[in-house]
Amino acid sequence: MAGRRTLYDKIIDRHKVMSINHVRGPGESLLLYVDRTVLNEYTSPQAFSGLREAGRRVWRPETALGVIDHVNSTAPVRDNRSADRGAARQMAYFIENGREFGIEIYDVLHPLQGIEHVVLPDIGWVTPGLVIAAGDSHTTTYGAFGSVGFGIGTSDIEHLLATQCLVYHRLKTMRASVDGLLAPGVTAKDLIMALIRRIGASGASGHALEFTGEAISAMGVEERMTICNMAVECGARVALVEPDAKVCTYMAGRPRSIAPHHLDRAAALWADLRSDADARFDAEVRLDAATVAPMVTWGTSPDQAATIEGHVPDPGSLRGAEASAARQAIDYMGLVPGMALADIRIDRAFIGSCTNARLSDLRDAARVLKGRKVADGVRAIVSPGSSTVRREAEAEGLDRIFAAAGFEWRQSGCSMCLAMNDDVLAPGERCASSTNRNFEGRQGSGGRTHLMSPAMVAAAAIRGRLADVRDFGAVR
Ligand SMILES: CC(C)[C@H](C(=O)O)[C@@H](O)C(=O)O
Ligand code: SF4
Repeated sequence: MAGRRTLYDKIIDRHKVMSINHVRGPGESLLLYVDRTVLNEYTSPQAFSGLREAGRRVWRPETALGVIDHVNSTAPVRDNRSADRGAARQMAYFIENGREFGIEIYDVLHPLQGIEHVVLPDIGWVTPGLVIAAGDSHTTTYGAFGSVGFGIGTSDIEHLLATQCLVYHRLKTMRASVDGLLAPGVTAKDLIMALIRRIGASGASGHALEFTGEAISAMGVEERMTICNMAVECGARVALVEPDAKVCTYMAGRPRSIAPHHLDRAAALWADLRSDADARFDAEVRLDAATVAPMVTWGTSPDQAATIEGHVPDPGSLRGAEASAARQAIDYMGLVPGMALADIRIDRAFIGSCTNARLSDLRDAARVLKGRKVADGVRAIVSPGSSTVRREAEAEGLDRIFAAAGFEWRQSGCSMCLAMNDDVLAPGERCASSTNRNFEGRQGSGGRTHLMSPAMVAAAAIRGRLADVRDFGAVR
């Protein structure tokens, strides 16, 4: 196998303690060593209860980090106690568990708090070639650094904390090759949305999905994070991009990053972190970046999407399961078959989430908003992905641009990405959203979500309906 391995297989091989079923390749069960564990207040409580009941301790507490993100309020003034009672209990239990088991927890008052997948790169704790597991599906984000990240369930979290290892099933591999470059006004979000539409919401199920090609190499690390983050929405369990010099530059100088005097040795270890030229993937897909246009979803699954120049489909022109899914989605979304997407009026605009709330995302949106105003009747909020991002954005005046345009500048957390805190849509409200999931009720019971890039959310907020950011003359 040497000389023909994919990046995914190389990282798994480096972390394999032993084979369990002695099969080679996909289908192999193995004991996997995990370098880092990320915990949140929502999916970790039972894991800690289990450890406590069994009288076990955490094997290497310094390799785990806990971050409060899902249930906390993002109200502009931070207060641990202001959340509703259930949320306050979850947060308090999490902090108590961290104290008892020796794991550092970033609570809402911590200066580095934020959405876990924004925080880890912020603090420089993600380096190439790692295996990172967390109780959250969007752990794939770390693929942007050439690390294998994946989500695990609560009982696996318990096992992992106690042993530092997991029973793991090797995935099949898939490669998405993106030729050429994205056009101005078209972002990484549009690219991943176009891929999801093309291969479907389960198109990469059971696969580790590696992104490669000119468009990916040309991207910054934050754009690659957007792509790897949202790869989950086409079923990928792991996403990867080969690490390059941009990754090293991105990590440099961050609080938990590798010390400068160790970087040379580390870089030597990373030199082999690429798929071999003759590596075989179980599946391949090719995309031409130049043909991608700004995307929006019209339905209740991330693959029910079209370019902004498009229309809500007519289910009559579709077949079988696709037709009935479209009919149901159009009904829930309160749309009319055949209507232009640019005619869809919105009530709310949301910029946030681990997909699109990093500094570069806020800059993209601010470029569109500068000197403009949110349309009458639209309530717009922005929740920076972390407190670090929030401070950095404030240092360059982005908060003032958002506020002058009429956006509420909030604190960080998962916020309106999912309805687990006080940022929710009212029934029937329609939202232009920079998030990653548009399932029924995702942003609040009866709420209607249209996914798009942060710049497209800004454009929609100004227009009061879905809009093409390229008409705003402020695109990169
Ligand atoms: C709450 C958590 C389990 C969930 C996930 O795993 O992704 C959430 O973060 C989401 O985005 O739906
Ligand atoms: S921001 Fe959204 S997608 Fe990301 S972890 Fe939070 S709820 Fe999940």
